[in-house]
Amino acid sequence: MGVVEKIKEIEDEMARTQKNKATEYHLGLLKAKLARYRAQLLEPATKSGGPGTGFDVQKSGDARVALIGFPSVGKSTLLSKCTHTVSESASYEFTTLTAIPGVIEHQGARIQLLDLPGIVEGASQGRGRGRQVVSTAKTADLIVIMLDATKSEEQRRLLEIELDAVGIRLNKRKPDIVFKRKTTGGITINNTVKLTKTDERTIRTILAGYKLHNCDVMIREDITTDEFIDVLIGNRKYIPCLYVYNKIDAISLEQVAKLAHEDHTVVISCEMNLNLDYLIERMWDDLGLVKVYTKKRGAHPDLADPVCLRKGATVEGKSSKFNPHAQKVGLNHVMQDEDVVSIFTK
Ligand SMILES: Nc1nc2c(ncn2[C@@H]2O[C@H](COP(=O)(O)OP(=O)(O)OP(=O)(O)O)[C@@H](O)[C@H]2O)c(=O)[nH]1
Ligand SMILES: [K+]
Ligand SMILES: [Mg+2]
Repeated sequence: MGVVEKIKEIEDEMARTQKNKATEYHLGLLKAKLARYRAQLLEPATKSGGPGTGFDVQKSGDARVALIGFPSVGKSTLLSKCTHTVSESASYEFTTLTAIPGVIEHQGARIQLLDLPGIVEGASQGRGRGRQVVSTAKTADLIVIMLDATKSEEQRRLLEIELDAVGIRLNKRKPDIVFKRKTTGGITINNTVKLTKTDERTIRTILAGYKLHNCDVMIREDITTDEFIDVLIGNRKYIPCLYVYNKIDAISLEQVAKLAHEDHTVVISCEMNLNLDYLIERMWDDLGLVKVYTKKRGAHPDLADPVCLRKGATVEGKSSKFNPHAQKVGLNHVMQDEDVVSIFTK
């Protein structure tokens, strides 16, 4: 039996199994198995690539944004509107057959926007070009899930399932679990908070499923079984995501208002040029970019030419936050937006 069939079998069994206290650890075991098979499916057998690798487009600029969506939601139209690159758009599905990079210039930052082929349900299992598309999504600093505002709400969940299946976790941070392998001593599990969504028995079952008999586990938040498996497997990607509903020109104002109120969501119309500047602002925010001006000693900073950094970047310099009297800070100073820095060497 191939891996795909095995996965199907486990998924069927999980669907048949009622969720309750008695079946909890059996389901945990099935989940762990499922994750293992999916990993097998996704990591190409040969190092030289195969369907598990993304498109061969060089990363460029300060950050990469990948456009993920079903066919004909308007991904290419968006690229053509926001960048100087033209990507063919048409009313038939699968117009775009490869990755097309464009550059958004905003506040001194160069953001690479990647137009990608549309994906269909089952993309992560290797249907069509889907595997390549979802693998490329893994390389992004921000994923834009583009949706057609005129279509059903279901599309959003289906896309999330495809990305989840390749190990992408959207708008989540890595669960606070410390996991240490040992050679002897058995398994020690400690938690600093009460666990309400999983329990020690389930965790032990999963560890046994991975043939891990000696390790220390420290759990510092109220995790689910899935989150535990994620940390155990270790190659998950935690990527911010913006849900972008396009074609709002074709729905009622009431519907627009409803969509616009959802979390991590922006509503736009590429055709009518509605809200595109706001979308770019939101991308900038979610990428956590900050712009920093550099200046030579005794000179004014060049405000036309900021340097872009990711939030959390540190450098020795002066922070505008401490104005009016600029201050000398250490190398570990976390850069704030609009900081002005000069580097002093001894
Ligand atoms: N009504 C409306 N139509 C739009 C809008 N944006 C794009 N379209 C239309 O939607 C169709 C598909 O646009 P594309 O840009 O080719 O969509 P895509 O997502 O790149 O499609 P694939 O590459 O095939 O996956 C085209 O006929 C566009 O003119 C919009 O804001 N409103
Ligand atoms: K299209
Ligand atoms: Mg396209």
